[in-house]
Amino acid sequence: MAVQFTRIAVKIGSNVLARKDGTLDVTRMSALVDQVAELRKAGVEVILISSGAVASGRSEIKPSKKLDSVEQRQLFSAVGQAKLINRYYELFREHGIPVGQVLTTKESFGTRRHYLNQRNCMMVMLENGVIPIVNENDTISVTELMFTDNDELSGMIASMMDMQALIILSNIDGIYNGSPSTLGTQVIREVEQGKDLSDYIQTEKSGFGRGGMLTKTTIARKVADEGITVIIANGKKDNILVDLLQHPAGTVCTRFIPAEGGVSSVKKWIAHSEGFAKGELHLNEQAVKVLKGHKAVSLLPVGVVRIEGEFEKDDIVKIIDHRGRQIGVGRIGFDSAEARALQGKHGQKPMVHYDYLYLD
Ligand SMILES: Nc1ncnc2c1ncn2[C@@H]1O[C@H](COP(=O)(O)OP(=O)(O)O)[C@@H](O)[C@H]1O
Ligand SMILES: N[C@@H](CCC(=O)OP(=O)(O)O)C(=O)O
Repeated sequence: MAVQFTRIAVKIGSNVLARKDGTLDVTRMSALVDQVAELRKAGVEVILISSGAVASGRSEIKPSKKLDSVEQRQLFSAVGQAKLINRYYELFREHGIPVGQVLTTKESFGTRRHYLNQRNCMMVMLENGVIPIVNENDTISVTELMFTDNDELSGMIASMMDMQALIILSNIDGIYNGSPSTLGTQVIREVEQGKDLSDYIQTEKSGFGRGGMLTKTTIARKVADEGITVIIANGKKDNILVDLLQHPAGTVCTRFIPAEGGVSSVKKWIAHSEGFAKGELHLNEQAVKVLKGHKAVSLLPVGVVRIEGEFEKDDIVKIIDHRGRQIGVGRIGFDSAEARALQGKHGQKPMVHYDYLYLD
């Protein structure tokens, strides 16, 4: 079988795996596992990011008293994740393919060391023929440091693992150019770089999903900007994964065209680290102009007019333009006291070196 990609991350949304009544759709799961097995035989390396813990736990347990939303999520995911991974394990075993569970939190992407630990873990799994099945650790990720949803997690994984493509499977054929339920709207087949889709996206979500189409679009754009093809397709359709790789032109989906030329590993980490920023560097107009120009340049202290927050050397900071808009993120070369002492000065070492600067 000739396939378009040989390293892919596949995100399976809650709605693909849950039936209308909230129970786990084992037939669908089994069909997806068969397809992954077929791709593996054709030499494709696969990482799965699978939602469905909360949805599959919900139908399993009837709480003895009324629970708040956090408690519900903790209880259902604790039970549901066990059920989910057990199913995957059994289904993949029929194909002789070992799988491993990776549960993570947003915080685990916060420091470079943790990031590399996770990366190494999944590398060694792949090298040994084990398919990583990733999900957020919903039992402990309950505060503001949660992923927006598993779309965000899948983007971080695809980026971290240098995948060629990220396939986001939902219960819809792709992004429609209007409300999907309105007659006459169609799937947008290709999204070029820089194309704004916000007018098309409705805030509605499907029954069990968390983030909706808006997070899918934001994440897809960011990941495609790093050189990775992103595809949004319908996981409920028979043979969808194999068709996407084998017959890309004839299979309905939304495809985000990737930027040319790769982005370094450390820049990819920085690009997805905005949530961990400890401070802000406010720039003057000239510095913004230079950074946005065609040449690769570092951010020098002379262009910084104000510094917010307390941070250590090597922490992540947001880069803010002269109009107060965020234009990127970077890893700072000084702690906040040193940085404040240097701001506005000529002839100093970069505040953010080009290698550690990611502009939107
Ligand atoms: N323009 C659009 N095109 C397609 N789907 C849209 C659009 N606007 C909103 N949606 C909604 O987004 C849903 C998919 O997102 P989500 O519920 O998060 O699914 P998942 O559980 O697969 O992550 C669709 O079922 C649809 O209701
Ligand atoms: N970690 C959660 C996933 C929630 C989530 O983001 O769902 P989805 O919007 O379907 O990707 C679970 O397994 O239930």
